[in-house]
Amino acid sequence: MRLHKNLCFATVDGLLLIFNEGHYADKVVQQLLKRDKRWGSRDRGFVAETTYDIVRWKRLYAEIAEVKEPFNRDEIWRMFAVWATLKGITLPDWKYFENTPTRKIKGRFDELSKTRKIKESFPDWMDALAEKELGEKIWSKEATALNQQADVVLRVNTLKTTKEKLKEELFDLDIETEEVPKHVNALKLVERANVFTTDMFQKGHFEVQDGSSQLVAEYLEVEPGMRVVDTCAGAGGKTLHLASIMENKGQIIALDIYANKLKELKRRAKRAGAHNIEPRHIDSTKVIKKLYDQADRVLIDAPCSGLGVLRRNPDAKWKMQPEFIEKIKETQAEILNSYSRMVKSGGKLVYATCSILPSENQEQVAKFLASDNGKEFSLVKDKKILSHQSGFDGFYMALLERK
Ligand SMILES: C[S@@+](CC[C@H](N)C(=O)[O-])C[C@H]1O[C@@H](n2cnc3c(N)ncnc32)[C@H](O)[C@@H]1O
Repeated sequence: MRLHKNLCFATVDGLLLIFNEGHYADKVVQQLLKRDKRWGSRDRGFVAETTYDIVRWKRLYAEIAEVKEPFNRDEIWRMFAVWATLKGITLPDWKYFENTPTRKIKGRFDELSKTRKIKESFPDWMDALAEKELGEKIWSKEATALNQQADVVLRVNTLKTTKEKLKEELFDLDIETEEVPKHVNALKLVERANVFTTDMFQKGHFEVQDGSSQLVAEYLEVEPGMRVVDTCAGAGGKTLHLASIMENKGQIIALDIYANKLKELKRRAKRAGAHNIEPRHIDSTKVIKKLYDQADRVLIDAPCSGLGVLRRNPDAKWKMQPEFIEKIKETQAEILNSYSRMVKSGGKLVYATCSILPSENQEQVAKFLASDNGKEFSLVKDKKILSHQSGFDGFYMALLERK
């Protein structure tokens, strides 16, 4: 691989914003990709992937380069040189790479790789917490998996097309996909491609949604005609899936505390041809209480640490604080306690997170089941998905039934 100056400059500019100014990596990459219209898909891929790689392995690269935060531009170039050296890329004779100690970099990599939290680049607290909750063996494998680049997975919108038809249409655009065992409506891209510009996306024939996330709506056992409440609907990833399983029949009430997310949900629902979704902004507890005992099915896709989705959101490793996880666990418990009351007698509830921590998952459910409101429920089944076992995001889902 040959390095191109303008692409490397863009990457370094982006990293300065992410590391020093606290900007979100996905937003920064989005902006960077608009920088030069002449860039082709390879150039864009280089900027995006290199930026994400250096964010992912910030700790390791910084220790090898012997630089400390806040990084100045020269120090980011040193980390860049470490990235390139470890990738086996020959460094060009630019001034930024003068005196790069290639052999020392390799030696330090071997030495530092003996310590997991440095090798896999996790903050001390996060590594210790995950090890405590998952055990050393599992966490070591999961930490490696969470540093891999995630595949692009599509969810076929069966309100508009079929998996076979979409596969063919994408193939005609040179986008090859493959089916995913046990994921009924999923197609995985064989090679990365920008699918958002395709006609099929604009017409709502598919959404980009990870394989694990696609299992959540199915877990709720919804049927056409039911009354379903999606209590933490956000921009509607799972809501749209519920609508397609329900064939647009029945009612889905989509709740969230952020009105702007529901606005985005409305836009996506229109594109997907999902007509049975009613977004309701939670602006007071009345919105919740009105729904008590009303729903056949309730989905709680709870706010969480997001430790299962670090593959696509690596800067969360550096932005998150342990206090946030403690606080979010309190919110999860409150939400479970209150929103479970929307389930009718005989109805079902799914509690899901994109976390791998038992304390946000099975332990929350166990605590709920032992509480006053929880005593009315029984656990039907649950599923713990780890990235190193599934190849998809880390997720948890539990199906409960109200007696
Ligand atoms: C995991 S995200 C939801 C993702 C969404 N279901 C999807 O599939 O695209 C959790 C959502 O919960 C919302 N949220 C946070 N606190 C909440 C609360 N107390 N009640 C309802 N929603 C809440 C957040 O705004 C966020 O959109």
